[in-house]
Amino acid sequence: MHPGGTETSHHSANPQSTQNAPPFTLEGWFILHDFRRLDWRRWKALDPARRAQIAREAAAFLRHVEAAGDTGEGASALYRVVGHKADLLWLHFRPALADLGELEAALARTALGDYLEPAYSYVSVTELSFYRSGPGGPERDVRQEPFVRARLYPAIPPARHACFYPMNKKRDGADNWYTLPFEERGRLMHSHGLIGRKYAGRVTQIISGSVGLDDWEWGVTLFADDPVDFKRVVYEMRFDEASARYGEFGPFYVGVRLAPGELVRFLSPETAAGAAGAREGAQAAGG
Ligand code: VOV
Repeated sequence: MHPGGTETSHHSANPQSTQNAPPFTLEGWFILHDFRRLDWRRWKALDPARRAQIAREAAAFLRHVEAAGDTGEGASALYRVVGHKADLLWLHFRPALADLGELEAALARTALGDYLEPAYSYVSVTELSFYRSGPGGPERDVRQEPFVRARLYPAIPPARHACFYPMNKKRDGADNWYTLPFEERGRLMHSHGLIGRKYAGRVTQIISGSVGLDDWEWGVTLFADDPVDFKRVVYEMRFDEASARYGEFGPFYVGVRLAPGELVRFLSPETAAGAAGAREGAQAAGG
């Protein structure tokens, strides 16, 4: 539950009666995707005792930011990004934009912060759009309904993997989402939702709006235990008109959740030496 519902309620005007108008939307927590690269060379040059101390402090910082989930004042999680786009993704949901700026600075103030370079960031706000409710529909206190609260003030799913990408709806000649009649956009989003629902229980999505906040129009954050489910859902949606005709996509990031203890192991060069040693041993044993 989010106790401070009203003071952190953002919500848009409802010009739904005219044809080319945005849908009624509700907004909730602000989101920061904070991608960092670790300067491994400088990190490994540190004295091992100092490095271990910094790693422990970083794990305590992670525990501290994750605790927001216990008080209902947001949610945070850390992922190890696979591929060269970044090393770490710090994912934060908070009631105010300023809270996210503070978390960014708090990471910079940790000792680990001296070894983290910015790789990418994305600022957005959780968003729920209403294409199917008639005028006045959403004005009943829909914000209190559990499914709405779960979308606007989401917990971070415990899934092992996360996938993030920003996207736009196209404005290109005949393929212009923003000149489509309201009803047509509603029809397309309904079809989109039907595909998404097939992945219930396997893929959780958090859709956040970023028009006016960042370089793309939406952020898409997906959570799944099986990373192949990211490929399945995104691929299936590519054939659906809302994506096939109107979707434009930014870079994709995929990562594996890191609990505080796993962060300490990730930061330990001894872990890498141990893993390499074990592999060599296994190869030698297996011929
Ligand atoms: C994985 C499951 C899944 C499910 C169940 C789902 C359902 C729904 C519903 C019911 C609705 C409409 C109401 C709302 O909730 O806002 C949406 C809305 C939205 N979606 Fe979605 N989506 C999913 C998943 C899902 C994915 C994988 C993507 C990326 C598209 C792709 O091709 O890569 C996406 C995008 C969006 C966007 C950009 C919006 C906002 C569009 C707008 O114009 O407002 N979405 N979505």
